[in-house]
Amino acid sequence: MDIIQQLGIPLPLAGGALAAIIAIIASMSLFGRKNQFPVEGKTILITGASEGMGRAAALQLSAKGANLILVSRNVGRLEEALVEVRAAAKSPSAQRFTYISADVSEHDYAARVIAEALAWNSGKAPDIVWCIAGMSTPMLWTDDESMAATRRNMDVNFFGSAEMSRAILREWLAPENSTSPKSEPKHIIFTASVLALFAIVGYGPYTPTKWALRGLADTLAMELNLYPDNPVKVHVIYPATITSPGLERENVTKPAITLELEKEDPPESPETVASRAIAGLERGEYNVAVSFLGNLMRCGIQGGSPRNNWVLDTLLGWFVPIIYFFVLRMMNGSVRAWAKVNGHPAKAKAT
Ligand SMILES: NC(=O)C1=CN([C@@H]2O[C@H](COP(=O)(O)OP(=O)(O)OC[C@H]3O[C@@H](n4cnc5c(N)ncnc54)[C@H](OP(=O)(O)O)[C@@H]3O)[C@@H](O)[C@H]2O)C=CC1
Ligand SMILES: CCCCCCCCCCCCCCCC(=O)[C@@H](N)CO
Repeated sequence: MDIIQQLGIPLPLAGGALAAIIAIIASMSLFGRKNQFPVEGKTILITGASEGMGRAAALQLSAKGANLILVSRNVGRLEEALVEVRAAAKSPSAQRFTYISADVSEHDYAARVIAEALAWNSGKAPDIVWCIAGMSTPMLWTDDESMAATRRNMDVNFFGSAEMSRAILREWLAPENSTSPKSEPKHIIFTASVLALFAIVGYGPYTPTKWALRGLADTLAMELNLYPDNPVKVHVIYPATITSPGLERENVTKPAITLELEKEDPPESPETVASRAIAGLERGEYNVAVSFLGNLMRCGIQGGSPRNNWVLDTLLGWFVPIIYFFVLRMMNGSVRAWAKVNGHPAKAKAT
């Protein structure tokens, strides 16, 4: 205690950090028992499967024995991904792979994709659907392009996943597809971002699209209780910065101050993010964070979301506000300091 005080670390912060570390270590071992996300022999449809995190997830699920349906727009890239996914297969003779080209921002695209998936799979629906397709065009909210960018981000990130979840749930939840409460659940997985847990300057067109996904997922998590004979589990993944082709694209429009604040959180490879996401799904988590900071952010904003672990999430959730006292002072301080050095953003941009 004395040492901590001598170092000048506030006592609640030290206590919070300690509790956080214990909670995360404990949650790793507590949930490590039964695989809640078995994929061998299952058919998984992934949107955004040709690049970045989606491609990495497809490769890893292929190595675990899943059949895969890859969805994105560019056929050339889909074909390349399909070759890699096939090469990664656990049992090449038993597993089946295909792709469907679709633009997830198009109205009603998902009904067509699910119909094609069923036709390929002898009338059987995919067992797991993972919506990963997404985009981001960060910029300041008063920039000329920001409203058009917001609509585009909403169409791809929110409606792209919303339409897919609705199309597959209409299939899974149909009365003729009832099984029994004890049968293995289907899984619908959304991909948000840590920005849906903690928003920062410069992501106005993007962050709301990921918060919207979280709102939809929480709604569905409760609504699915209406169908005990059609068990389906909902999950949301919250990656932080991923070193993907998408990151290179978004950095073209990213404000300098946004880049600066993001440095607080180290980038991860698509492979790391995919494997941590899959590990979280295997532990049976609802909100899946893929880093230590992500887990703190997750516990800091639980609201009415289903809990991964009531005790640990609650304990951790009590300490995060104390951490935010310091983090928010630091972050807002950095933004004000940037304004002081660079002047009005419009003028800073012109020079
Ligand atoms: N990169 C990051 O730092 C972070 C990303 N995320 C989220 O994680 C997910 C994966 O990101 P990341 O690995 O960077 O992805 P990439 O941007 O690298 O790849 C995106 C994938 O989605 C496909 N896609 C994009 N737009 C559409 C569309 N309109 N219709 C169909 N498919 C589309 C792309 O293929 P094609 O172009 O051929 O259609 C590609 O396969 C996204 O939802 C993203 O928002 C979350 C946190 C951080
Ligand atoms: C208790 C919690 C402490 C919080 C510390 C905050 C550190 C700042 C993290 C900002 C990370 C932003 C990642 C953006 C990822 C993304 O979604 C985009 N790249 C996609 O466009």
